[in-house]
Amino acid sequence: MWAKKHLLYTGATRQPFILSIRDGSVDLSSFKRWLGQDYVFVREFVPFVASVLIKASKKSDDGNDMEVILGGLASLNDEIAWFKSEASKWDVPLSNTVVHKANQNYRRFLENLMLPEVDYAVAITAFWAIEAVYQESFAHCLEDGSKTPSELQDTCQRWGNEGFGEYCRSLQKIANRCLEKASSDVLTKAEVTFLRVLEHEVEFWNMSHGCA
Ligand SMILES: Cc1ncc(CNC=O)c(N)n1
Repeated sequence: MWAKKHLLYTGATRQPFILSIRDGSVDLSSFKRWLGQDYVFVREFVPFVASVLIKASKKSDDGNDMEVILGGLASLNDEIAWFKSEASKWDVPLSNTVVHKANQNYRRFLENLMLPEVDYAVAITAFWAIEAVYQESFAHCLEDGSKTPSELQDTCQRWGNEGFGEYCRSLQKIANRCLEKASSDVLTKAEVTFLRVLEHEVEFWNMSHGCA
């Protein structure tokens, strides 16, 4: 299981689309496709994060969880504004976007995780994994030796910056604390959910990169 997780995690954070940004060979039409689709995704991600906040307010025994999740929601507010300005810069129309299959599947997955019967430990694990994949992927494009085009630096900074890394570590701590106390049934569900997140992230990158 660990080997599979590791393999998938590397697959999700070192996917060809990300590697093409890092080595400067990225096809700008792929980038634009990603931008339009990710805006749609993020608008669905907000209610998911709100559902995690509700679970935290009911289940969490640690006063700090709410602040961390609320901080995530606040930064999504900035992020939506950023998507709008970035899209106008790149001439990507945001209304009437045809939502790709991979995006639809991912959104359906999030909708299921919003259900009240989904355990807080499972939901927060998914939340952490979703954020961590972006953090690790884009931070990779900012490392020494990367040849990320200057016009994509801002995108990579958005998720690859140190503050976002710190936020992901806070989410990881919350998830770990919940999983330590979880029943084996919940633990299994959290593991499966984690793997599903990685699969959806890979499919999302593939959709951006390919011509599907
Ligand atoms: C497909 C996907 N996964 C994760 C993120 C990062 N979270 C919020 O922005 C994202 N924007 N898009």
